[in-house]
Amino acid sequence: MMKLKSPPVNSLSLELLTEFAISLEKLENNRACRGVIITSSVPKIFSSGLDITEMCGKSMEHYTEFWRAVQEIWLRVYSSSMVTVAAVNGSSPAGGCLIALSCDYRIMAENPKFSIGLNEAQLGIVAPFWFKDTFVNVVGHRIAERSLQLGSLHSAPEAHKLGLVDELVPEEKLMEKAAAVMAQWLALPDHARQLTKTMMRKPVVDRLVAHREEDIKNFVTFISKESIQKSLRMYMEMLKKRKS
Ligand SMILES: CC/C=C\CC/C=C/CC(=O)SCCNC(=O)CCNC(=O)[C@H](O)C(C)(C)COP(=O)(O)OP(=O)(O)OC[C@H]1O[C@@H](n2cnc3c(N)ncnc32)[C@H](O)[C@@H]1OP(=O)(O)O
Repeated sequence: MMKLKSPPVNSLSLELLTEFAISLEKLENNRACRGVIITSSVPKIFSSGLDITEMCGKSMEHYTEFWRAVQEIWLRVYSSSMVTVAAVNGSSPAGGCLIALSCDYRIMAENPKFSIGLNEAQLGIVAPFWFKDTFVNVVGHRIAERSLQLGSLHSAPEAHKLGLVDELVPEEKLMEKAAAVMAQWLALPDHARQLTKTMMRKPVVDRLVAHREEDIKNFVTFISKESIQKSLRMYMEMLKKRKS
């Protein structure tokens, strides 16, 4: 089991992304480890997505390093040879949703206050093509298109209805259910499951691998624009105001 633990909201900072990638690599290289449940140890939050402060007022070099780390975590989770189950025990916007979408199976706590989705458009930013591809592969083109354009955050019941999460369970049963799902998936021979997973996901993975540097350049140019920086600052201010 891998528990994200970076209070207050598990925002995916460069540091957390780096630690996450190292932990995944260790598990991946451990032949005895055939599956991983990804969850959070922060109450009510799975992950608040990418750390917005990493994308605000920093240097081009920093944006480059940060985006490479974001790509890396997606590549590692999406193409993991292990069975990956997301036990979504709290809200999971944007990058948090991407982590869950990249797993093989998603179980979410049945709490209508928890939300999940790719809400980038609400921040005035655009989800990159590989976020979009991952989303389309889970919910289909029409639902992904509407949800992405509107930057929708879906409540847990709505997310289940759309197929964004596979199952809803009462909060106290989440880990038990995740373990049961893991056992079900691990009952199959690894090689057949792994080759099937690769067959299904390879085109999307290859697309980023082939355009990785271009994608970084695109991100750095986009995020460095004063208009985008302004949108992000306003969004952070809105988060702080909402609190007070
Ligand atoms: C070409 C491609 C270009 C661009 C692509 C870039 C892709 C980006 C994908 C992303 O992931 S962007 C991040 C999107 N994330 C969000 O929109 C989530 C924002 N946060 C929230 O909605 C809420 O914080 C929450 C529902 C996760 C939790 O709510 P609550 O428990 O009420 O906590 P607070 O709102 O009070 O937050 C506590 C604290 O944490 C700060 N914070 C929250 N989220 C982030 C974040 N993603 N990055 C950095 N910091 C975050 C928040 O401002 C509070 O800070 P204080 O200093 O006021 O304590």
